[in-house]
Amino acid sequence: MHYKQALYFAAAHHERDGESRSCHLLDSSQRASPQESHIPETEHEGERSARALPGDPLPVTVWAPNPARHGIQHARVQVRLHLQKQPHSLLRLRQALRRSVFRQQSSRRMPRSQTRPMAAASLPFPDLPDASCRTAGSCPLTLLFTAENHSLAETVTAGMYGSAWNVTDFGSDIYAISATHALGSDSEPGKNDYIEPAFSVGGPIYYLQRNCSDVEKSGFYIGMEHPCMANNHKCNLRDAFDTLAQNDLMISNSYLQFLLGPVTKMLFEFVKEMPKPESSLRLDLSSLLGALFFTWVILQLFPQQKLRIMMKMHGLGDGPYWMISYGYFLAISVTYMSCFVIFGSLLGGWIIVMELYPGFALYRGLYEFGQFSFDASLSENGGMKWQNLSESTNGMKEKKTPLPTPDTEMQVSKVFSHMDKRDVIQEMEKVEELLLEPTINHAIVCDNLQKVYPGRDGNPDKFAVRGLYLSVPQGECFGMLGPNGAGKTSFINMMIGLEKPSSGAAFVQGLDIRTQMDGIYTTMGVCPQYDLLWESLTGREHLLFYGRLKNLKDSALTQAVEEYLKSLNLFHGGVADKQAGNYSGGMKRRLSVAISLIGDPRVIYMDEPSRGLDPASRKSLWNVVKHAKQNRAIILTTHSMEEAEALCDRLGIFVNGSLQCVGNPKELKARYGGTYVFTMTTSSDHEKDVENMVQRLTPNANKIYHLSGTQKFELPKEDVKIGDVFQAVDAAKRNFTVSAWGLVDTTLEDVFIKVAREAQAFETLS
Ligand SMILES: Nc1ncnc2c1ncn2[C@@H]1O[C@H](COP(=O)(O)OP(=O)(O)OP(=O)(O)O)[C@@H](O)[C@H]1O
Repeated sequence: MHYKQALYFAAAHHERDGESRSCHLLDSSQRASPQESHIPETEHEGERSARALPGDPLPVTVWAPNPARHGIQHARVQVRLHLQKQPHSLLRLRQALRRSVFRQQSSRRMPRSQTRPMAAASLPFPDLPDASCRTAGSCPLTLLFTAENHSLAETVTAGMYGSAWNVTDFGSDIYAISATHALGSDSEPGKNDYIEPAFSVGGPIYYLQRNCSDVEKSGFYIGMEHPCMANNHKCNLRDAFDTLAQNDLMISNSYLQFLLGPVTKMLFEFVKEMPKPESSLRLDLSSLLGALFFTWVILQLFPQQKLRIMMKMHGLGDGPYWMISYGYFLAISVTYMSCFVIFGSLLGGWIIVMELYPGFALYRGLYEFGQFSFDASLSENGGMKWQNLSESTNGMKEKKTPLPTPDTEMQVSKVFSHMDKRDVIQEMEKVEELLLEPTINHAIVCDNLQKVYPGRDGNPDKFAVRGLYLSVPQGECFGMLGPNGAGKTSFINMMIGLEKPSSGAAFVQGLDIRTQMDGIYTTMGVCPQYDLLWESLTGREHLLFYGRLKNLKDSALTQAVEEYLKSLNLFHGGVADKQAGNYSGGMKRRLSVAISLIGDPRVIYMDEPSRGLDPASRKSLWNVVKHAKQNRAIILTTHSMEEAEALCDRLGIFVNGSLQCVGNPKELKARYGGTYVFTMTTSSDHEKDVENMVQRLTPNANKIYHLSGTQKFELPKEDVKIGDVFQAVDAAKRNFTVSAWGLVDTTLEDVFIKVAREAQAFETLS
């Protein structure tokens, strides 16, 4: 059943001879005629009866007293709702009735007499007073009710007011009850604060109407007479708004939506973009939670969109961003407002479906927020006030916990652990020198940079980056290696402005990342760990967009776009003009790399740029990076040792947030390798023979691997000569069958594993 047909449960409290009673209205479907209705003597009885209707298709039962029998002298209208089965209807109905009835009770919300109805040619009420009533303050009070069910209107009126009421049928649209016996104001000034009975012509009029469709069906009810009525029932939102503003009654939700729609949508998008908060400032207002809940759900369901930061990183200023965003969301807002009104008018119930759209749900939340304050205004407590915000009791504000600073003792122990790392200490000294005498040659200088994530759910704080000293000159590609969770991405995120450092500083081209990020963005290119692309834009459009942000124009722009499309294998076969949403993972990665390079940034960060690339694509990517690093500083993280060796001039191995070693790949291999790796595969019976052979070569050999006949040994370089190894293998071959053997110099991978293991072992011990 349509919710509007299920509608109203109204109780008119009335006072007679000092005795308080209730009268109720009964829906026509629940009673044969007004005369047969049960008339509960008390409000309590009425409610009980309403609950006692088993299987009631209408969740509401409405009773009406016979005013003749009950002799209503003084009444205050109160509306009660029992629409548990249809919460949405309930909301709308409550809204309608509250505005139409409750507000009439409040002296603050009483319509001023200048805005009450008076006789007009277009109005079908001959008993309305003329215009002079407005100055005399004697115009009747008017209430509008919305309903679609014709018979309901008749029942309500007949049941409540008996034959004393005239029901005027305005075609199929409006039902008007012209009152001689009516609830409402009398004409005496000063007595208008409460609704009182007026047994005279010119008393108030109650309408049951379903028109004013664009107002009503957009979900907003007007609680009193407004120009729709004087305009042959043809309403428009503008009129309604004017009336509302004039009557000082309420701020229309529609108004709010219209003005705030783009802002709330922007807010919504902004929240999506925000990194999850580290400190806990919580708003616990129940009504606001409704709105924020949806946002939270979205945050959980979808990965964080950091496109704004991405655009910022490529030079988009805040002003243009907000202007464009406002314009964009205004257009969206207007569109869906229109849909809301149109759909609402045509298919009332579809509004529930439309509320699945976040914007609507948000407005709904805002509406509830409004209701909260409205409820508060009806009760004695004044609702939430600004001064309550800082009170701890109301839960609006929780003490903002300062970001923990790293334990000093721990830092000291880390510093000591660095003492045996010559290269790391040298790097620290270089940074200190550079800070004393800054030079633009060094594009990146990190000074004791730290990142600490506060512990959650009882977990300790996470020290992702602990006191990093690093300097990267122009023209250098610095490779950041490290096991998973070492802190590489946290470091990059600080450098590109996604995260704030917990302490320490870093300078990019002399600009401080803590305060001058806007300046840094203009000279920076970023290939983030996860591709941040617009699914609906093509590769070419992405590059054109970011190229423009980097101030490339005309032929320089198209030339740069073509160049990067070609060099990253995104040009041929129409790939450049395919939407990025249809790209494979590798193509997206290549596009991200191209975006980071376009516009000639001086400093580039690449977080695992070759992740997911096939060997051929990786090779072409390497060529591009090699070419790009001239005159630029590049910081690159990778898990591929091959890539690190191919691209990086220097490498740093990062473990548990600390730099364990720095140097070029050869140096690192020489320093941390110092061994050959000898491998031999025989049958299992001869494993012992192989061991003995290796022992004869050097007693300092170290077995590092053993699996079904295959053994691997580290041989210190200073103990063995390569020729001796060959001779020993030849001798062994004469004694038993050797399936395979090999002697290799230490690889970068060996260095990496060794350094990481040692650092982790040290961490465990300390
Ligand atoms: N937002 C965060 N809140 C809390 N802890 C975090 C957060 N981001 C990262 N961490 C933690 O910080 C540590 C470093 O993470 P990070 O992502 O920087 O490592 P990584 O070296 O980039 O790892 P990978 O190679 O897997 O990408 C990890 O232990 C991680 O769990």
